[in-house]
Amino acid sequence: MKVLVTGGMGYIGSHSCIALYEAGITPVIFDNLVNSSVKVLEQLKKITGTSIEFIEGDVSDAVALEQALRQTNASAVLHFAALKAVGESTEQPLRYYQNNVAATLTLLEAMQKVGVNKIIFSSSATVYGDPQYLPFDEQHPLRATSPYGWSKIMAEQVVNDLCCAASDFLAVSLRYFNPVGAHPSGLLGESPQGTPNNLLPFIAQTAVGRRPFVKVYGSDYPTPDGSGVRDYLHVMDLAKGHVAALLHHQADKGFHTYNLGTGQGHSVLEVIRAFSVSAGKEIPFTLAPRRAGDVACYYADATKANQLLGWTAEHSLQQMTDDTWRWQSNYPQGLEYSDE
Ligand SMILES: NC(=O)c1ccc[n+]([C@@H]2O[C@H](COP(=O)([O-])OP(=O)(O)OC[C@H]3O[C@@H](n4cnc5c(N)ncnc54)[C@H](O)[C@@H]3O)[C@@H](O)[C@H]2O)c1
Ligand SMILES: O=c1ccn([C@@H]2O[C@H](COP(=O)(O)OP(=O)(O)O[C@H]3O[C@H](CO)[C@H](O)[C@H](O)[C@H]3O)[C@@H](O)[C@H]2O)c(=O)[nH]1
Repeated sequence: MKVLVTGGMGYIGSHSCIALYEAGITPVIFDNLVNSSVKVLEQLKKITGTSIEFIEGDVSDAVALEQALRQTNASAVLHFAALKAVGESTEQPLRYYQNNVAATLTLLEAMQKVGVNKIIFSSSATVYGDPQYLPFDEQHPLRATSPYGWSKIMAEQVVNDLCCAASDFLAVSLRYFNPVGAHPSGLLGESPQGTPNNLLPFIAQTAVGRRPFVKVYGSDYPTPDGSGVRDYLHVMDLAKGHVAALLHHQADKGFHTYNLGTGQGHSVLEVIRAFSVSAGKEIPFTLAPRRAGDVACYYADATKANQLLGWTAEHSLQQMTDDTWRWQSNYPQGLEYSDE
């Protein structure tokens, strides 16, 4: 089986290419490199021992997409390509809707034209907004708190509507909780451009000496230690969730949603402690005011994925921080600036 992986050079897409390859599925990457480096390909080759095919292109480009789908004879698309910075999305909403919603329409049209009728879509727990109850299950009402979040809700709706209209179309929307960690080889991980927005890359860059300290956003939340709680899951577990979704949904049609998380929450202070153990040093941090738009706590009910896909997140928080540290200490500046 061959699949087209949009955004396959990015953090989650590249790790998913490894899981696909290991499952005997051939990934072909389609990416415009807006938030990734071509060096990812060399790392993928070192890990898998094979050259993964790469097509440089933009998901907004219908012609390039149709050509890629025809040329590769893909039987499904894993659609990771998106912009993902929540804060930036509030400043540039149109860019986010264009890239995350309009480009998804272009992709779906190209798939229909070429006769590819299966998509695995990268969604996010951010679609649930402020918790009305916890843990979040897939029935929790959807309400985003940023244009990024709305772009995921809108794209899910578009895909859902297409499944209602086209009886031969299959879509699986995977709602990721907080993906962290790196490939255990230490050869591939997350290398954000500029100042990281997310907690783990910030801690990792602090541990490696690129930043003086971590700001803990909020110490007065109604959580056991006052800092925010999230459901962190290892990126390789997440990657395997895509394989499970692809293999489970073969002959059926329609729109399916799954939460991918561990079902367990960890606080910011717990994550910093686990990272200190991994790095064998104290991580300097300071308590800071709450970050605008953050909620105190959320975590997944992943029962549906456990039962229907046979998928469970297997890595502990300590494994997540160990793997992040291995990657960050091998490549302190990320791949972009490495000479290897
Ligand atoms: N990382 C997270 O915390 C998280 C959480 C929930 C959901 N997601 C979703 O998972 C997906 C992957 O996220 P990631 O963390 O790997 O992000 P990433 O930025 O590392 O990867 C996205 C990739 O898509 C590419 N891309 C973006 N727009 C494109 C376009 N128009 N055409 C072609 N390529 C394009 C980028 O160059 C990049 O390689 C995204 O859809 C994101 O919204 C991420
Ligand atoms: O420097 C930092 C960065 C983050 N945090 C805290 O760490 C926790 C996690 O924050 P992240 O920014 O890593 O992740 P979020 O939960 O805010 O959001 C992430 O996960 C969501 C899915 O659950 C969405 O996909 C979203 O796009 C993605 O950024 C929060 O309590 C946050 O306040 C800090 O204390 N200091």
